Amino acid sequence: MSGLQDAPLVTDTTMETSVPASHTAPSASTTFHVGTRKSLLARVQTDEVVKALRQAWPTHTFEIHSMATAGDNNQTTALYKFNDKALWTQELEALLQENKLDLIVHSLKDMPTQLPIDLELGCVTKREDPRDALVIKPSLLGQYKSLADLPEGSVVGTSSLRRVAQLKRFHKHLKFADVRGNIGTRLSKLDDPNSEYSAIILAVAGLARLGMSNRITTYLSKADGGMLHAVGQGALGIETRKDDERVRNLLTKIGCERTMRAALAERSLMRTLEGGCSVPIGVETEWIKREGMLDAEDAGVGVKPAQDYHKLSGVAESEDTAAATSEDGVSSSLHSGGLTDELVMRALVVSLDGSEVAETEARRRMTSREEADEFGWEVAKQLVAKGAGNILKGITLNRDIIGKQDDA
Ligand SMILES: NCc1[nH]cc(CCC(=O)O)c1CC(=O)O
Repeated sequence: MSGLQDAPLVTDTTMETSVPASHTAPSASTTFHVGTRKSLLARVQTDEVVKALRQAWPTHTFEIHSMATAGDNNQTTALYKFNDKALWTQELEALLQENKLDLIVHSLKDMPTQLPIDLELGCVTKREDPRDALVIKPSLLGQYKSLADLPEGSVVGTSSLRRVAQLKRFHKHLKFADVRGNIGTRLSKLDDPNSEYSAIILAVAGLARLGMSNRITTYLSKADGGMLHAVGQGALGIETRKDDERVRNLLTKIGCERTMRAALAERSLMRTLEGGCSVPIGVETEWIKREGMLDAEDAGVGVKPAQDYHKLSGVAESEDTAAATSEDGVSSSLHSGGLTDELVMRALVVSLDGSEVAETEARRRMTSREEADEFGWEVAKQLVAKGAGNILKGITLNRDIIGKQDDA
């Protein structure tokens, strides 16, 4: 075991306490109570958000409260027995509803697409690289550098239906096995010379936030045989009470509107398709700027050839991300010309054996959050028109037999 989970957190002056039984109502003080899960990644993510909040609001106090959720406490129990993503969020949400917390920091990917009626996705910070990565066992690294390199029958660890289904399409020589636990646990299982795994798949964002990008052997993307990431992957979602104006105001200084709109579109796609069940949906969103198409909203953008599509923020930490969002990640506005930017979404639904796929690509000018929501719904309709409905029906019928769900 690497003991990663027990590693001391190097943070600033975070006050680490257990969740208090009661305290003064947040509306009467300048102390805000921030909730998080207890895993190392969750805490690192929360530190990132709280650091931004402290920078933006130096006179306020932010206290972090971490708790182990039902999901954390049941690492060994098969997930399908719960079959409910709310496992990682509902205890924290209860504290938010009781005013014991004022905001919760989540991996957006782990946030259910349907939230309790009195809560909302208050803000999304600037997205990390949303791709998945291949991590090869250290003892095999000298011989193999990619999935295609791995010999027939090699075992790849991932518990995600989305990942397995997509990888089966193009890598029929591989076997897939469950690997559970937090990122540190999964890596130590891979590294154990006696384990069956030749490689595991992890999200780039989690590894990056833990300072472990050096473990990445290759990045999996559309070019690597069609691997699309999970809805919300790489982004942090901040959950708040709908009626809490003070927190809404706080968050205006740390949110990223581009990430928010992309995330809303992705979540709307998933909400439309999943009907309460977790299914293998892969997605990729990208902001595209069509330069030279000047109109009233485009003031400030230089005239360039109309066919020159200019990537503003992409899958990878692309060339021009800095131009899309201010360096400090504090700006929540779309930059000049941003109002006419288009959001491109590629999405697919795959059958569990990788034999059937419905995929689509769509683009739309995105001038509001409502449009983002609508766009996700439209893309879902396109997928259904291409057969996603039948694939999903098959998966739902098989659910009890499959006995696992897409947790990533
Ligand atoms: N389901 C687990 C999970 N939830 C969030 C992340 C980190 C990546 C992210 O922030 O989207 C991970 C680990 C992984 O998928 O490798």
